[in-house]
Amino acid sequence: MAHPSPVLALTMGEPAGIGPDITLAAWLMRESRALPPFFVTGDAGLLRRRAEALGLAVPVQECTPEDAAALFPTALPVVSAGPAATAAPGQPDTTSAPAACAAIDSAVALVKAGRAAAVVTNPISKAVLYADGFAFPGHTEYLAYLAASPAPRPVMMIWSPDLAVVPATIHVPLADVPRLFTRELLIETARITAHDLRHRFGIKAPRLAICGLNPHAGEDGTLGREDEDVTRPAVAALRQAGIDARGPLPADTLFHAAARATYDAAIGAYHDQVLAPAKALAFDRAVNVTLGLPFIRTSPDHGTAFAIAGTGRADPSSLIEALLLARRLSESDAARAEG
Ligand SMILES: NC(=O)C1=CN([C@@H]2O[C@H](COP(=O)(O)OP(=O)(O)OC[C@H]3O[C@@H](n4cnc5c(N)ncnc54)[C@H](O)[C@@H]3O)[C@@H](O)[C@H]2O)C=CC1
Ligand SMILES: NCC(=O)COP(=O)(O)O
Repeated sequence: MAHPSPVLALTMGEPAGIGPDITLAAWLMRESRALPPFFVTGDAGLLRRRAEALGLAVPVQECTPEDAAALFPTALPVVSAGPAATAAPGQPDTTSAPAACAAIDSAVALVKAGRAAAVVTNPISKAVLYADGFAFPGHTEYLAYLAASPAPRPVMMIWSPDLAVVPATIHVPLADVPRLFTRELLIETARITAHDLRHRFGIKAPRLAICGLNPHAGEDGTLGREDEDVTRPAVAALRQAGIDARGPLPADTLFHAAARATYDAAIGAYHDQVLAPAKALAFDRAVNVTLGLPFIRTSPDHGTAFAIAGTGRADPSSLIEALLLARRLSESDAARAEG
């Protein structure tokens, strides 16, 4: 990969959602929050219409990635990603799917080419994309597909200074979790998490807390066998490999302040087991980071919030944290690459 540019590539996201609103709001806070320069991949027309609807004085200007950093202080730079996005705020429309996908494709291609430092994604509507035949559960899996062939295993982490959590299974039906929750999956997820916490987040010896799948971590196998047959041997293998992992730990008592102080990331069996506490604690500050990719990807922790799109009520805080974290992690990658 060429030496990366310091500018971040921010995808437009779902056109009918709050992505455009929070992007405009974040740009307006670029000085007060000392934001790194970023450009949007997508449709400049969508951002101009949303700025007008919201009464925001944001000049939106199309440019090349190379011109974006110089433009950023005076205008919101947009690198056109092809298809126009016509959906109105709060009214999702499956015709938006190609534009939303093109924005992701473009951001990834530019980062892989060294023309942007990291990918930051605005929320997409999974339903809109699925209706158009999108074959991936979400960004996390799609980004892994775009990253390399064969695709690396992507790991979802929701990170805030208060709590970092990782679901081992991600976007799967709850009924499938016991079948998909295997030793191999847990070990690989934990290895990738430990690796990225060490190398990207600068934590020398990451401490991982591994949740049990069952209530009370299975109560010695009497409340479900998975924690004896999957979690416990996976933790033993991780410890053998020199990773500071503990578990299976009961998930219900793992998220109070004293427990949180004992680990750097909690790995859970499934999405809601660990994302619910993370969002309860820090909905406006948490950032979704994809680990295991050859490039940095961050995102706000929330979704499209259709009900408030175009109303001016969308809070840009999580996007701002995603932009700040993308800069921090990409600087750490760049420093490591320079040796
Ligand atoms: N990274 C991504 O692309 C993500 C996409 N989604 C997608 O978003 C869609 C909607 O998902 P929901 O479960 O309804 O979650 P959501 O996060 O969009 O909304 C949940 C609640 O939080 C509020 N909210 C969300 N973000 C906010 C903000 N920045 N400021 C103020 N209030 C905010 C909403 O108004 C709603 O009351 C789904 O299609 C889902 O798949 C959800 C999470 C992440
Ligand atoms: N709940 C988090 C989420 O759905 C984010 O998914 P992704 O689109 O970032 O893979």
